[in-house]
Amino acid sequence: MATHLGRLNPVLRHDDAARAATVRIEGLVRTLGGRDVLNGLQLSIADGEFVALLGRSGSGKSTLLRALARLDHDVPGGGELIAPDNVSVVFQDARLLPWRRLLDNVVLGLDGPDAVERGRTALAEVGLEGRERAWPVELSGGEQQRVSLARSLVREPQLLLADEPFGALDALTRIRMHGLLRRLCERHRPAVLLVTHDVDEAIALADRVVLLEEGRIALDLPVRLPVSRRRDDPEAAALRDRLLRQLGVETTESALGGALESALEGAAAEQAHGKATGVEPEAR
Ligand SMILES: Nc1ncnc2c1ncn2[C@@H]1O[C@H](COP(=O)(O)OP(=O)(O)OP(=O)(O)O)[C@@H](O)[C@H]1O
Repeated sequence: MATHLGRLNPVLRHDDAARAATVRIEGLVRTLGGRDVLNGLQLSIADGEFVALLGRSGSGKSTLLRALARLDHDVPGGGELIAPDNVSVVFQDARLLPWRRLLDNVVLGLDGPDAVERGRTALAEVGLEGRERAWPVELSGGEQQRVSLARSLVREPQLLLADEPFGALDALTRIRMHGLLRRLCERHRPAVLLVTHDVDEAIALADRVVLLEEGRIALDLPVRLPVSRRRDDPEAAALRDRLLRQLGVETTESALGGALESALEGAAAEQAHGKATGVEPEAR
């Protein structure tokens, strides 16, 4: 396990205690536009744990992700951040290279004689078997995000960072992607930090939901729901209410309840489909 802090954030340390935790952050500060966007933030993510990160717009979610992805060397700050070297990032847009075929996009930069085979397997895992030679432009937005997931997971990252990866997709595609992501994570077991604005998405996918407020973690709640999550689980409803209250969202329960039901049903259906057939669903 390696350590990391940006050039202007000089506290670097190897630590045996980091073995049980993929990520350990203590007192993290990042200053942007004259403001401490991250202000003494503490957060740990255990090996294989799936954490969803919520927070109002501008609360610093992307800033935290950039710190973990080592994309913030020019941002002043301080504190301690321990994270693995092997990190993959999935963004809202798939960021595929348009002049490379799908398989070439997935294996780009991958070493080893089995790289191509691993790329093929990864594409099959996301439901794109047989599309290896297609061009990105031939794919829908959801399919492009499947390639983006394949490109990330083929590297077997210890930490997967996802910044609103489904934010640009339509509701149905998003629900299908929830099931796919959950299943891929169960298989590959990276630690995951998923940034989302969607409380229902967080509850449908995560083992733990944390909420960022004024540069620190204001809420840190476990999701005590079975893998196959049920829409009528009182724990899900209680968790949603708690998170929405913290976010200051005034809305009727029925309006959000419908979205949560869809998200949970979608994830469960994808899971059942994967288990029943033993293969990933076809690309949609
Ligand atoms: N390069 C920059 N210069 C100045 N301020 C910045 C810069 N980048 C981000 N900020 C500010 O830092 C704060 C946190 O931004 P960040 O993108 O991390 O928020 P976020 O929680 O991800 O927001 P959103 O949910 O809207 O994506 C915002 O107030 C933003 O305006």
